Amino acid sequence: MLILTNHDVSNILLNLSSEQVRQLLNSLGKTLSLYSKEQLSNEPKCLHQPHRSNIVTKHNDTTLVMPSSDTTNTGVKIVTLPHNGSATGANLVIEPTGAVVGMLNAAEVTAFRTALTIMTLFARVTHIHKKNIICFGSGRQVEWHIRLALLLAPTEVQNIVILNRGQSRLDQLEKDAIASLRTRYPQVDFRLVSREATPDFDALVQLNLSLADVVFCCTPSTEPLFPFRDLASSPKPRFISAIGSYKPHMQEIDTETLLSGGKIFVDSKDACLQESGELITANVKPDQLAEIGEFLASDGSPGIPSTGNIVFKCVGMGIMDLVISRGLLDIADEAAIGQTVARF
Ligand SMILES: NC(=O)C1=CN([C@@H]2O[C@H](COP(=O)(O)OP(=O)(O)OC[C@H]3O[C@@H](n4cnc5c(N)ncnc54)[C@H](OP(=O)(O)O)[C@@H]3O)[C@@H](O)[C@H]2O)C=CC1
Repeated sequence: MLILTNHDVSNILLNLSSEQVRQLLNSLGKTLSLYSKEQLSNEPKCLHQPHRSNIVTKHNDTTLVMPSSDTTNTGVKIVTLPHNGSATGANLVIEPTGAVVGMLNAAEVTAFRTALTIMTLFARVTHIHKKNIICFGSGRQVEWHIRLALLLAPTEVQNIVILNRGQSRLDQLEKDAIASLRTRYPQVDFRLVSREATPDFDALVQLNLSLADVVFCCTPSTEPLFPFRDLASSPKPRFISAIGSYKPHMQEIDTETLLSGGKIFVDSKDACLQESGELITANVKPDQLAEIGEFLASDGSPGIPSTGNIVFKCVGMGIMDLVISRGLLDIADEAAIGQTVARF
């Protein structure tokens, strides 16, 4: 069995070829389709989703325990979401026999699999330009949204604006990731702007939202990051995703933005109706939602409007960690990355 540290996982993820990313995207899409198919069927369910246990730790952080299975691989993710900082924990993958395939540090996998889930739709939306991207946040999630958008739409993206409350995390992001992306994608203009260091921040947000084709929201905000009127002042079809708010009291986009497309795309209807502050605030009903797995299974246009905004809300499921963890363990095995230990 293989043990992958966070360093090993980052090493693999940062060196993925476009082809490998597309393979992982396909595997993720197939698994999400399987999940959605099961939700619609009356047959007994084999995928144990989107169940999760929330444990409040003695430091008042949340530890999530997320079991999942695609019936070939079974896994469990145990991860703590600290008040400040990225998710930390481990993903375990076992075979149908019970043999352990491996264990991975979950931090980077979590950010990657969430961004990749957003990309399952981003990559298929053709009526929306991808020239101007605006991101809210400055953590691992933002970094992976940007990396994957550039990998999947390298000739379309021209401007990326990253907006954050504080300056220090932006400085870190510039140093850790954006500096090398500037060299790798010289045609792309990257701007990192914080509220803390920018006196006219709100005006700048307004201007960039009016230009934006794509809006990635990646913060645990408890109130909308921008008002819908900032988008409405310059109407055009946009791709808007929100992955940061994962509890009922959290909200990254307001109700008007949420409802500004046709149906709202979600990773899981059940999970989003229970957990997404945006959906709960807007009192959204199941028939206003389109599950991404249903759309991907149809492999084409049904369910996707050819005009207007595409809004995608994702709260995350263990099945995403499982399929990506298995894929990464296979890549690691082939590339002799990680530590092999005897199965117990
Ligand atoms: N949907 C899913 O499947 C998953 C979602 N998540 C969630 O995604 C979000 C981003 O994750 P990650 O990048 O790892 O997180 P980080 O903690 O690394 O980054 C969070 C970012 O959000 C900003 N932020 C924090 N609070 C607020 C607020 N109240 N208003 C506006 N901005 C705020 C922080 O700004 P500053 O630098 O100023 O502090 C920081 O830039 C988190 O909420 C996380 O829980 C995580 C895993 C999976």
